[in-house]
Amino acid sequence: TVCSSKYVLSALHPMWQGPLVAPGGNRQSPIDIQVRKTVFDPHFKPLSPEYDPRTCSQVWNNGYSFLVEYDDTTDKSTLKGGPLEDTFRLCQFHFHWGESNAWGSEHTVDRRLFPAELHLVHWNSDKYKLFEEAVMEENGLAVIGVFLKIGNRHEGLQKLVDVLPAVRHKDSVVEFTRFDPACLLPANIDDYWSYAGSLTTPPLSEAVTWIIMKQPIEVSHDQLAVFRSLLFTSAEEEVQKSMVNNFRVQQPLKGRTVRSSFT
Ligand SMILES: NCCOCCOCCNC(=O)c1ccc(S(N)(=O)=O)cc1
Ligand SMILES: [Zn+2]
Repeated sequence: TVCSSKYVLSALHPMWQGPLVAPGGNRQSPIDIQVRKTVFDPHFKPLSPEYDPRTCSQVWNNGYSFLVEYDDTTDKSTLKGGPLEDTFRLCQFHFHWGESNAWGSEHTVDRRLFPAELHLVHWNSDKYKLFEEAVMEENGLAVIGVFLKIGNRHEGLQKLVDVLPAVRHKDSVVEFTRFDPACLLPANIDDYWSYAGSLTTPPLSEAVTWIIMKQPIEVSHDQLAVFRSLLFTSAEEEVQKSMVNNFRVQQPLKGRTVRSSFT
């Protein structure tokens, strides 16, 4: 069948189901950040992530990425400041990556692609009681995006890389504790871009204040190769599919302004 333009299935998304552009969506993610069109916002406060490594609980393969989950039943691991008015609670982080180092990130900077992108997902615990509630509201979520580039081995990431073989298949879980996600943030967290967007996987909820770090972190080629050893498929399925290219195609800006914390 001939797909209508709105629902063109990119070859890079064999696993993608559902619309690539949410019908009626005017604040979809990811986007290209055109630096010369960003607007400096002098009112941004310093970003203050305060993460307690003891809230780290497990790693699981959800068939799209691997998620490092945090206990979000209390305000022990939070994000405040920057563009945010409220306190946001960390619930999980995950990555998106390509089959080669030439692509993999969801956001781009002046069309520059990175081999991977980290997302630290938080929800507004001042206004809502549960993530599931917050995900339905336009001020419900805050996601920090950090680009990954190939370079030196990332010693903090290695602890996570070492357990990935235990979650090779979809729906596999492994206990994972005492991991401080702050070690995955770049040295400089004062320079970032922020815009109003959405989840980049279903339900594509337009609930996200995105905070994209200007400075990437470095990981080694071998560390990223372990990401690519994961599978989209569960242990029972006959045909195993490598978990690669788990990024969404970029979405129209629809008049949105991307603000910057720096000039
Ligand atoms: N499935 C219908 C009800 O959905 C309830 C909430 O959906 C939770 C599942 N999705 C997520 O939590 C979720 C979180 C972050 C991102 S991303 N890649 O935008 O950071 C994408 C998805
Ligand atoms: Zn993501």
